[in-house]
Amino acid sequence: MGIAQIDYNEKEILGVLEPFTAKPGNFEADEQLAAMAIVKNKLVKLGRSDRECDIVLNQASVSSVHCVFWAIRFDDDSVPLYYVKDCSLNGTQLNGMSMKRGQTCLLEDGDTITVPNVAVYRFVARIRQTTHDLVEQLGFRADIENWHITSKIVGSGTFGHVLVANNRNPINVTHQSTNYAVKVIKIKPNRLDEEAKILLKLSHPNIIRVYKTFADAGGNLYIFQDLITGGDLFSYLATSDCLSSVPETEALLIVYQILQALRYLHSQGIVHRDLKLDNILLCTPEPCSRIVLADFGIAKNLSSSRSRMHTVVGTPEYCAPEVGFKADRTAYKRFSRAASFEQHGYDAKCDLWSLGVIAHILLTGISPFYGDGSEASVIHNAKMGNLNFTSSQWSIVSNRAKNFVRRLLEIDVHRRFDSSSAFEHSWIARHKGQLEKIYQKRIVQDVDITFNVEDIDQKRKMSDTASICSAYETRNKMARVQQ
Ligand SMILES: Nc1ncnc2c1ncn2[C@@H]1O[C@H](COP(=O)(O)OP(=O)(O)OP(=O)(O)O)[C@@H](O)[C@H]1O
Repeated sequence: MGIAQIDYNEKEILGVLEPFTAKPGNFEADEQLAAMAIVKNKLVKLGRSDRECDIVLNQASVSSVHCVFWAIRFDDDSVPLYYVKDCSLNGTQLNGMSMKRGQTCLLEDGDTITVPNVAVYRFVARIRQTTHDLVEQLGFRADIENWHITSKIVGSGTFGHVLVANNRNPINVTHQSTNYAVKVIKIKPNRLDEEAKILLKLSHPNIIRVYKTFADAGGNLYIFQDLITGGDLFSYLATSDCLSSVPETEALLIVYQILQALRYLHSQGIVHRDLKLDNILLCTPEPCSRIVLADFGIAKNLSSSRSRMHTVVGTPEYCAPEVGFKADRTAYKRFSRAASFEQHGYDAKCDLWSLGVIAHILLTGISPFYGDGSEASVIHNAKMGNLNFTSSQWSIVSNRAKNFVRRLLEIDVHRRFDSSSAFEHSWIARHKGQLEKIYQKRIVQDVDITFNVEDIDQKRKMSDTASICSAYETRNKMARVQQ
């Protein structure tokens, strides 16, 4: 059977959809139709519309876009995660079981996807998981109450691994069950984990939703959360050797959602402090997707402490100058609380600077203070605050967007927008009506479709905060590194 998208290099193909013919009680490969390749960063759409779809099924019961497929690969060494999302009126089945309308499910090698009474496809994974006892190798527990942790890695960071998890108590047994993610980190030696505590009290469409936390005796903290299926913004923008920009309207909708999350967070007294492309997740890798802030590993709850922060944390490329990163690491090591010597600490506006860096990248593909790429030059350039809007990438960007970026990347903290006043800038304010409409229709509804709110509240109530305390007593001495 041939593959329709012959212009793909074989190495780029991560998975294949093979057409099958339904025979009574069986399926048979359909030699008449070509198979369809799934490659990184590209949706494969199946449906009736020949304008929009890669696989066209011209029958009345098929929706214009009926279902979509994609693969997310965290990095070149990792095994991709494959997904199918139902977008239809009449339903899609995965292995004979109906998907909920709008639901996204993980695909496994050999799964069948059925458009009832019309067509059957079989999914073949080109890169497969070889280690099945990864959870054991990492020293994690595979089962925690109703939760089961799989060996599928979603992503990894400095502090831990994120794996796919399942909940064995699906409320609705007639439909495909939902997949979750679990982030496993080592607990800090001298206090309860801030990330878990902060996340458990938050509830917002643009902030990662946590259901349960659990700490084992070995000092592992498990944070069970939604699996966000579209990958992170870094992977979304990454081409082979650089980052690409997105159209201004798409950038506006992403920035608008991040601002919604920041306004909520700051109103709760919480500062993220590590806003960057890698920590912004997409529900689907396409324009207008709901985006979700993740990784609250160095977030700070100001309501439980003083209103200013002094610890130098974050990622230099996205970090506001007042946070106090030192270009000279030796000097920084000797005066690790440099910010408090140099200035008077910093506040929630550090998140707005990071948003400025993100907006700059979204609009141009360029990181504003990157310089020669060394940490020293990034820190130096940010402290100078020199912005260059003359490069060719800016030529197609509106003056309003440029001015918005300038007002976020403002060295003088008093003049920099906060998370409420940024909404009043004309780049956002003049599209307020449309943005709000799209936000309600696509973003807020997406949360309602994907999750059963009562189910969520139930699980949150059961969250095992007590277990965090017990593990705190028995913790080992592995510290989470703070800059
Ligand atoms: N809930 C989730 N759903 C899908 N992907 C996720 C989820 N949480 C994290 N990821 C992926 O895993 C990666 C690492 O997760 P995370 O940033 O939380 O770990 P970390 O150890 O705190 O990372 P860092 O080194 O950036 O501090 C993210 O960049 C993202 O791609």
